[in-house]
Amino acid sequence: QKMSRAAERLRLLITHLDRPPAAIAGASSGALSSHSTAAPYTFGNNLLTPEQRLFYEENGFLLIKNLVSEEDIDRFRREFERICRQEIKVPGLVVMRDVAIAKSEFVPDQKAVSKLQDFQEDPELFRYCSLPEILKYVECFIGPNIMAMHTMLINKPPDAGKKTSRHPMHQDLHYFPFRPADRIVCAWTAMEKVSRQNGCLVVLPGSHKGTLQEHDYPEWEGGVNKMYHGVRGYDPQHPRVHLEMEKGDTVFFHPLLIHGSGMNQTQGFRKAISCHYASGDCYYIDVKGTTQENIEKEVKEIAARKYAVGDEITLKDTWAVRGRLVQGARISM
Ligand SMILES: CCCCCCCCCCCCCCCCC(=O)SCCNC(=O)CCNC(=O)[C@H](O)C(C)(C)COP(=O)(O)OP(=O)(O)OC[C@H]1O[C@@H](n2cnc3c(N)ncnc32)[C@H](O)[C@@H]1OP(=O)(O)O
Ligand SMILES: Nc1ncnc2c1ncn2[C@@H]1O[C@H](COP(=O)(O)OP(=O)(O)OP(=O)(O)O)[C@@H](O)[C@H]1O
Ligand SMILES: O=C(O)CCC(=O)C(=O)O
Ligand SMILES: [Fe+2]
Ligand SMILES: [Mg+2]
Repeated sequence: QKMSRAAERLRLLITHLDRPPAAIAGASSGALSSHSTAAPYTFGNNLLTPEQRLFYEENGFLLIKNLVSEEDIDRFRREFERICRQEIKVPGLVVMRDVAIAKSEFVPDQKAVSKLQDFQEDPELFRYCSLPEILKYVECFIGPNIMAMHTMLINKPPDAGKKTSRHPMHQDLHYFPFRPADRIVCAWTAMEKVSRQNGCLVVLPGSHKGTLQEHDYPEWEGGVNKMYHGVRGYDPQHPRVHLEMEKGDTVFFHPLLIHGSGMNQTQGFRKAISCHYASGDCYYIDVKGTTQENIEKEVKEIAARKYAVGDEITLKDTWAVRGRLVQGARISM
């Protein structure tokens, strides 16, 4: 087959990548082998330009401007508002309020929902996870078998004065008992303009090439939200990139990329919608004896309290029930 000009340029670009192939041992899919060893984080399927592909390989994220329509975002926002007004009840949905508000006696019933998690049973919000314009990019990172594993609508509140609206620097893989990491990607779409002022995402470019680090609660004076673990020994001097985005812009990022978000210094609630996707060919791991034991313990405690289930529930079970196939085949997830 004749190599296109773009492919030829990519071949030249990736000659400069010296990284060994990603650890994909144990994975069962033939799809995985279509990755080139020099570009282990992406698939060459002619959607990404060589520059975009190289950018993700080197930095662990890729920002696509204006990907989701205003109309869709306005629909997601209206559905979010219906949920806040408790007009509908969604099975499995976790509604989180900021710790500064949850623990306050003075603002008891404010509709300050800081995050919705697990909206897979809400057809309107879940539409986000099946949008063709999102999936075609997801496929470039994890291949054609696509599971939506984790869904969130983040409504970062105006900071109540204790800096609790911050999200500490972390790697999302800390929460996931499935592998390989390179077959997982997050899509995060700004539902309005996000800036440094209202607490945009902050990323450490290239950190996806490292390994999963130990996570713990950061020692923050004003308190920290439940399950907001941060990388232990985070170095605030490390070069960071602030991802300022417009409504509809979408960033795709690797689950080992170290990222967080700053505090919201405006009076508005900063909104974003996101989904973590994993390949249907991924497999579950037992996190016993790993750095992920601490998060497994917390998730089990919450599951026990919410659903009155016992210790026989594993971290794997809590994910297997949440995952939904959105494209291709569910092989081992
Ligand atoms: C099928 C089983 C599913 C099990 C679901 C478990 C959730 C799994 C989460 C997986 C996370 C994956 C994430 C990957 C990406 C990275 C991240 O997003 S990291 C951040 C993740 N954080 C969370 O997911 C937080 C999840 N939040 C919750 O589970 C709940 O909001 C809650 C904190 C457990 C509180 O819910 P609820 O029990 O309904 O609330 P209350 O009854 O009002 O309060 C009980 C108790 O908790 C205190 N509290 C409330 N909110 C917070 C908070 N934000 N931070 C700290 N503490 C909080 C509240 O004050 C009460 O305490 P008290 O001492 O008993 O008074
Ligand atoms: N000790 C820490 N451990 C882990 N993460 C931290 C720590 N301190 C700050 N962060 C994280 O770093 C990121 C940037 O936060 P921060 O609000 O300090 O700065 P900023 O908003 O980027 O910059 P500025 O406030 O100067 O505009 C956030 O994700 C924040 O949660
Ligand atoms: O602040 C945000 O919107 C992103 C938070 C985040 O990284 C996460 O929930 O995993
Ligand atoms: Fe995250
Ligand atoms: Mg800040």
